[in-house]
Amino acid sequence: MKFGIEFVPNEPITKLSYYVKLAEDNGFEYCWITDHYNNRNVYMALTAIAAATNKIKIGPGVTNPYVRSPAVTASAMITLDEVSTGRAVLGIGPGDKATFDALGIEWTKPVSTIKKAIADMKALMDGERLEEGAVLAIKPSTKIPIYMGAQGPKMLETAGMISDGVLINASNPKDFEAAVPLIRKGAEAAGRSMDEVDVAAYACMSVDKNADKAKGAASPVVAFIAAGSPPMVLERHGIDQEKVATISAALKKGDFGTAFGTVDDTMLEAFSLYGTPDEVVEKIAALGKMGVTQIVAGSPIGPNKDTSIKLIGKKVVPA
Ligand SMILES: C[C@H](OP(=O)(O)OC[C@@H](O)[C@@H](O)[C@@H](O)Cn1c2nc(=O)[nH]c(=O)c-2cc2ccc(O)cc21)C(=O)N[C@@H](CCC(=O)N[C@@H](CCC(=O)O)C(=O)O)C(=O)O
Repeated sequence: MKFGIEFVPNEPITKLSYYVKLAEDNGFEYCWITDHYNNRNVYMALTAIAAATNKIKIGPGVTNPYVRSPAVTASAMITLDEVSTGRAVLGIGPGDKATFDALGIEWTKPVSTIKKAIADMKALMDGERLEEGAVLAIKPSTKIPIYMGAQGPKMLETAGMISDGVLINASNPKDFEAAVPLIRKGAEAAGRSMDEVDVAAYACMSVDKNADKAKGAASPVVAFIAAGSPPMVLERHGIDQEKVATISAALKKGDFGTAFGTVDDTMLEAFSLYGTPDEVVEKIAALGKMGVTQIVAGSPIGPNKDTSIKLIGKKVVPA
């Protein structure tokens, strides 16, 4: 099992670089930086992180083909490959409607758009010229792996067909029971084997020696995940939809006490990997049985990031 870690660039980049270096020193192999227009710029964050580290693979987790053209993303990735001496990895997904509405960007045909974007980036990084005329003056030192952020069935199948890995926002074996066959279907349709696709559980993780403290830190993130999950996912996990409606309403009003207080154990099991190191090791083993090959420790990581990164490095990664 590979281990990655996710950071949202909503803290000073110096702090982010410190955390990524700490993760590198504790055995994490991948660092994924989220890409939302309202946070710090993902590529500037990654450049600083490249300077602060020397082994961990780094990249956007995930960007999208709407806010930057594939040629601009390819150029940024080749530059990241150079400044990180060959450690760049690309995570790209369809983005979300709310973001594009706020930016006044038309969000059309996400599956076709992602397919074309990835094909164009592969061609550009191979030094080819696109139909539209775009061609790059630079090339990467190595083949840059392209992962897709995906949840929906068509997106998962597409990821199986064309990507080196899939970053799935999920923490529970039931989600992978549904997702892995779709990825496999896409891989087989493209004449590929599943071994060529790194299946990553991009999970809300919260690890602490004290299980209750780990649970307390996970609840706020789980509240947002529950509120944003489609009914099909809530049913899959047997989650009380009345409670989710209460959470959504409370979040809208900014009543975080009610929202976080309404999160129950079913939601926590469904949408997070939380608990003591031993408990989390068991949950990761269950994900491995479902075909997961990378665990990405996503927010909050634990009640105290420093302590939890070290604890995961000592007790979870080597297990
Ligand atoms: C578009 C959407 O795909 P999805 O995979 O479910 O999208 C949900 C998320 O993956 C997507 O919003 C990501 O960008 C969210 N996301 C992030 N989004 C961000 O903006 N920033 C991030 O940093 C970020 C990180 C991230 C990490 C992991 C992860 O899994 C997702 C992440 C969907 O609805 N897909 C459906 C429908 C597809 C569809 O729209 N089909 C159309 C058109 C078909 C065509 O395009 O040809 C149709 O049927 O008409 C499906 O896959 O079946």
